Amino acid sequence: MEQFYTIQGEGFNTGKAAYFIRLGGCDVGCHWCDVKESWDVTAHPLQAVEDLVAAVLEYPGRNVVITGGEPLMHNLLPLTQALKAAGCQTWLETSGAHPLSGQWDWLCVSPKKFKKPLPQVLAAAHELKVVVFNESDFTWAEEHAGLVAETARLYLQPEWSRAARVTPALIEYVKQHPQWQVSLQTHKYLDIP
Ligand SMILES: C[S@@+](CC[C@H](N)C(=O)[O-])C[C@H]1O[C@@H](n2cnc3c(N)ncnc32)[C@H](O)[C@@H]1O
Ligand SMILES: Nc1nc2[nH]cc(C(=O)O)c2c(=O)[nH]1
Ligand code: SF4
Ligand SMILES: [Mg+2]
Repeated sequence: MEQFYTIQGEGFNTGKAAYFIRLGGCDVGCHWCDVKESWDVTAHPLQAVEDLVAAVLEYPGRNVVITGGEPLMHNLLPLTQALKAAGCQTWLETSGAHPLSGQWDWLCVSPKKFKKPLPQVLAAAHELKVVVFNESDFTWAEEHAGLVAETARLYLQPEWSRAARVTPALIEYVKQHPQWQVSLQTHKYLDIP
Protein backbone atom coordinates (compact mmCIF):
# COMPACT_ATOMS: atom_id res chain seq x y z
CA MET A 1 0.00 0.00 0.00
CA GLU A 2 2.78 2.43 0.97
CA GLN A 3 6.40 2.62 2.05
CA PHE A 4 8.09 5.29 4.14
CA TYR A 5 11.27 5.82 6.14
CA THR A 6 10.52 7.20 9.59
CA ILE A 7 10.96 6.58 13.31
CA GLN A 8 9.28 3.55 14.92
CA GLY A 9 6.69 5.36 17.01
CA GLU A 10 5.32 2.53 19.20
CA GLY A 11 6.32 -0.24 21.54
CA PHE A 12 9.72 -1.74 22.34
CA ASN A 13 11.59 -0.23 19.37
CA THR A 14 10.20 3.30 19.82
CA GLY A 15 12.62 5.99 18.69
CA LYS A 16 14.62 3.87 16.23
CA ALA A 17 14.83 4.73 12.54
CA ALA A 18 12.91 2.21 10.45
CA TYR A 19 11.64 1.73 6.93
CA PHE A 20 7.93 0.81 6.92
CA ILE A 21 6.31 -1.43 4.31
CA ARG A 22 2.53 -1.32 4.71
CA LEU A 23 0.81 -4.23 2.96
CA GLY A 24 -2.80 -4.01 1.76
CA GLY A 25 -5.62 -6.24 3.00
CA CYS A 26 -7.19 -6.73 6.43
CA ASP A 27 -10.24 -8.76 7.50
CA VAL A 28 -10.10 -8.04 11.24
CA GLY A 29 -12.31 -4.94 11.21
CA CYS A 30 -11.28 -2.89 14.28
CA HIS A 31 -13.83 -0.04 14.39
CA TRP A 32 -11.10 2.37 15.61
CA CYS A 33 -8.42 1.28 13.08
CA ASP A 34 -6.23 4.25 12.11
CA VAL A 35 -5.54 2.89 8.59
CA LYS A 36 -8.90 1.66 7.24
CA GLU A 37 -7.82 2.57 3.70
CA SER A 38 -5.53 -0.49 3.90
CA TRP A 39 -8.38 -3.01 4.29
CA ASP A 40 -9.30 -3.62 0.62
CA VAL A 41 -6.48 -5.75 -0.81
CA THR A 42 -7.65 -5.11 -4.39
CA ALA A 43 -7.15 -1.35 -3.97
CA HIS A 44 -3.38 -1.76 -3.75
CA PRO A 45 -1.26 -3.05 -6.67
CA LEU A 46 1.16 -5.93 -6.19
CA GLN A 47 4.84 -4.99 -6.01
CA ALA A 48 7.90 -7.14 -6.68
CA VAL A 49 9.97 -8.20 -3.66
CA GLU A 50 13.19 -7.04 -5.42
CA ASP A 51 11.74 -3.54 -5.92
CA LEU A 52 10.70 -3.30 -2.26
CA VAL A 53 14.17 -4.34 -1.08
CA ALA A 54 15.90 -1.95 -3.51
CA ALA A 55 13.79 0.92 -2.14
CA VAL A 56 14.82 0.08 1.44
CA LEU A 57 18.51 0.12 0.49
CA GLU A 58 18.28 3.75 -0.68
CA TYR A 59 18.14 4.79 3.01
CA PRO A 60 20.85 4.39 5.66
CA GLY A 61 18.65 2.49 8.17
CA ARG A 62 18.43 -1.31 8.11
CA ASN A 63 15.39 -1.86 10.36
CA VAL A 64 12.32 -2.76 8.30
CA VAL A 65 8.81 -2.86 9.77
CA ILE A 66 6.27 -4.96 7.88
CA THR A 67 2.79 -3.74 8.77
CA GLY A 68 -0.58 -3.25 7.13
CA GLY A 69 -3.38 -3.95 6.88
CA GLU A 70 -2.85 -7.40 8.30
CA PRO A 71 0.50 -8.53 6.87
CA LEU A 72 0.02 -12.20 7.85
CA MET A 73 -2.74 -12.46 5.22
CA HIS A 74 0.25 -12.75 2.84
CA ASN A 75 3.07 -15.33 2.76
CA LEU A 76 5.89 -13.20 4.15
CA LEU A 77 8.71 -15.71 3.64
CA PRO A 78 9.96 -14.39 0.24
CA LEU A 79 9.98 -10.75 1.40
CA THR A 80 11.64 -11.42 4.76
CA GLN A 81 14.24 -13.78 3.23
CA ALA A 82 15.17 -11.13 0.68
CA LEU A 83 15.36 -8.40 3.33
CA LYS A 84 17.59 -10.52 5.56
CA ALA A 85 19.83 -11.46 2.62
CA ALA A 86 20.25 -7.71 2.08
CA GLY A 87 21.35 -7.24 5.71
CA CYS A 88 18.09 -5.88 7.13
CA GLN A 89 16.43 -6.51 10.49
CA THR A 90 12.83 -7.65 10.01
CA TRP A 91 10.18 -6.42 12.42
CA LEU A 92 6.51 -7.44 12.21
CA GLU A 93 3.36 -5.64 13.36
CA THR A 94 0.46 -8.10 13.40
CA SER A 95 -2.88 -8.84 15.02
CA GLY A 96 -1.89 -12.52 14.96
CA ALA A 97 -5.22 -13.51 13.39
CA HIS A 98 -3.61 -15.43 10.49
CA PRO A 99 -0.92 -18.15 10.46
CA LEU A 100 2.66 -17.05 10.97
CA SER A 101 4.98 -16.82 7.97
CA GLY A 102 8.36 -15.15 7.45
CA GLN A 103 11.63 -14.82 9.38
CA TRP A 104 11.50 -12.22 12.14
CA ASP A 105 14.00 -10.40 14.32
CA TRP A 106 11.17 -8.72 16.25
CA LEU A 107 7.56 -9.85 16.33
CA CYS A 108 4.93 -7.56 17.86
CA VAL A 109 1.44 -9.01 18.32
CA SER A 110 -1.46 -6.64 18.98
CA PRO A 111 -4.44 -8.95 19.66
CA LYS A 112 -7.94 -7.89 18.60
CA LYS A 113 -11.36 -8.91 19.98
CA PHE A 114 -12.80 -8.66 16.46
CA LYS A 115 -10.76 -11.65 15.16
CA LYS A 116 -8.76 -13.40 17.82
CA PRO A 117 -5.04 -14.15 17.58
CA LEU A 118 -3.80 -17.68 16.87
CA PRO A 119 -1.91 -19.41 19.75
CA GLN A 120 1.00 -20.12 17.37
CA VAL A 121 1.56 -16.40 16.70
CA LEU A 122 1.20 -15.41 20.36
CA ALA A 123 3.75 -18.06 21.35
CA ALA A 124 6.32 -16.55 18.94
CA ALA A 125 5.77 -12.91 20.04
CA HIS A 126 8.65 -10.83 21.42
CA GLU A 127 6.17 -8.08 22.28
CA LEU A 128 2.47 -7.97 23.20
CA LYS A 129 0.94 -4.54 22.53
CA VAL A 130 -2.69 -4.20 23.60
CA VAL A 131 -4.73 -1.20 22.44
CA VAL A 132 -6.86 0.15 25.29
CA PHE A 133 -10.21 1.55 24.16
CA ASN A 134 -11.92 1.13 27.53
CA GLU A 135 -11.19 -0.43 30.91
CA SER A 136 -12.45 -3.89 29.88
CA ASP A 137 -9.32 -4.06 27.74
CA PHE A 138 -7.16 -4.54 30.84
CA THR A 139 -8.84 -7.95 31.38
CA TRP A 140 -8.32 -8.74 27.69
CA ALA A 141 -4.66 -7.75 28.05
CA GLU A 142 -4.10 -10.02 31.05
CA GLU A 143 -5.71 -13.00 29.28
CA HIS A 144 -3.23 -12.59 26.42
CA ALA A 145 -0.24 -11.99 28.68
CA GLY A 146 -0.82 -15.59 29.81
CA LEU A 147 -0.48 -16.83 26.23
CA VAL A 148 2.86 -15.26 25.27
CA ALA A 149 6.35 -16.36 26.30
CA GLU A 150 7.49 -15.34 29.77
CA THR A 151 10.21 -13.19 28.15
CA ALA A 152 7.76 -11.24 25.97
CA ARG A 153 7.56 -7.49 26.68
CA LEU A 154 4.10 -6.26 27.67
CA TYR A 155 2.70 -2.90 26.48
CA LEU A 156 -0.59 -1.05 26.87
CA GLN A 157 -1.27 1.57 24.19
CA PRO A 158 -4.15 4.07 24.38
CA GLU A 159 -6.56 4.01 21.44
CA TRP A 160 -5.78 7.32 19.74
CA SER A 161 -9.27 8.88 19.65
CA ARG A 162 -9.82 7.94 23.32
CA ALA A 163 -6.32 8.75 24.57
CA ALA A 164 -7.39 11.72 26.69
CA ARG A 165 -10.06 9.53 28.38
CA VAL A 166 -8.23 6.24 28.90
CA THR A 167 -4.63 7.34 29.49
CA PRO A 168 -5.10 8.24 33.20
CA ALA A 169 -6.55 4.76 33.90
CA LEU A 170 -3.79 3.19 31.81
CA ILE A 171 -1.08 5.01 33.79
CA GLU A 172 -2.67 3.90 37.07
CA TYR A 173 -2.90 0.31 35.77
CA VAL A 174 0.82 0.21 34.91
CA LYS A 175 1.71 1.65 38.33
CA GLN A 176 -0.27 -1.16 39.97
CA HIS A 177 0.83 -3.89 37.51
CA PRO A 178 4.45 -2.99 36.72
CA GLN A 179 5.01 -5.98 34.46
CA TRP A 180 3.27 -3.75 31.86
CA GLN A 181 4.71 -0.64 30.17
CA VAL A 182 3.03 2.34 28.53
CA SER A 183 3.31 2.58 24.73
CA LEU A 184 2.31 5.85 23.09
CA GLN A 185 1.91 6.46 19.35
CA THR A 186 4.73 9.01 19.53
CA HIS A 187 4.76 9.60 15.74
CA LYS A 188 1.27 11.12 16.03
CA TYR A 189 2.45 13.59 18.69
CA LEU A 190 5.52 14.35 16.54
CA ASP A 191 3.34 14.68 13.40
CA ILE A 192 5.54 12.36 11.35
CA PRO A 193 4.40 9.30 9.32
C1 LIG B 1 -2.56 -0.41 11.80
S1 LIG B 1 -2.03 -1.82 12.68
C2 LIG B 1 -1.39 -2.86 11.36
C3 LIG B 1 -0.82 -4.17 11.83
C4 LIG B 1 -1.86 -5.21 12.31
N1 LIG B 1 -3.03 -5.24 11.51
C5 LIG B 1 -2.20 -4.97 13.76
O1 LIG B 1 -3.32 -4.53 14.03
O2 LIG B 1 -1.34 -5.22 14.62
C6 LIG B 1 -0.50 -1.26 13.50
C7 LIG B 1 -0.60 -0.99 14.98
O3 LIG B 1 -1.44 0.13 15.19
C8 LIG B 1 -2.32 -0.13 16.26
N2 LIG B 1 -3.47 0.75 16.10
C9 LIG B 1 -4.32 0.79 15.05
N3 LIG B 1 -5.25 1.74 15.21
C10 LIG B 1 -4.99 2.33 16.42
C11 LIG B 1 -5.60 3.37 17.15
N4 LIG B 1 -6.68 4.00 16.70
N5 LIG B 1 -5.06 3.73 18.33
C12 LIG B 1 -3.97 3.07 18.82
N6 LIG B 1 -3.34 2.08 18.17
C13 LIG B 1 -3.84 1.70 16.99
C14 LIG B 1 -2.59 -1.62 16.10
O4 LIG B 1 -3.11 -2.21 17.27
C15 LIG B 1 -1.22 -2.15 15.76
O5 LIG B 1 -0.47 -2.36 16.94
N1 LIG C 1 6.03 6.03 12.95
C1 LIG C 1 5.20 4.99 12.94
N2 LIG C 1 5.39 3.98 13.81
C2 LIG C 1 4.54 2.92 13.72
N3 LIG C 1 4.58 1.78 14.45
C3 LIG C 1 3.62 0.95 14.01
C4 LIG C 1 2.93 1.57 12.97
C5 LIG C 1 1.93 0.86 12.14
O1 LIG C 1 1.05 1.48 11.56
O2 LIG C 1 2.06 -0.37 12.06
C6 LIG C 1 3.49 2.83 12.79
C7 LIG C 1 3.28 3.94 11.91
O3 LIG C 1 2.34 4.02 11.11
N4 LIG C 1 4.18 4.97 12.03
S1 SF4 D 1 -6.08 -5.61 12.61
FE1 SF4 D 1 -4.74 -3.84 12.36
S2 SF4 D 1 -5.07 -3.09 10.23
FE2 SF4 D 1 -6.70 -4.57 10.70
S3 SF4 D 1 -8.41 -3.30 11.37
FE3 SF4 D 1 -7.30 -3.87 13.24
S4 SF4 D 1 -5.76 -2.25 13.58
FE4 SF4 D 1 -6.54 -2.01 11.46
MG1 LIG E 1 0.23 3.29 12.32
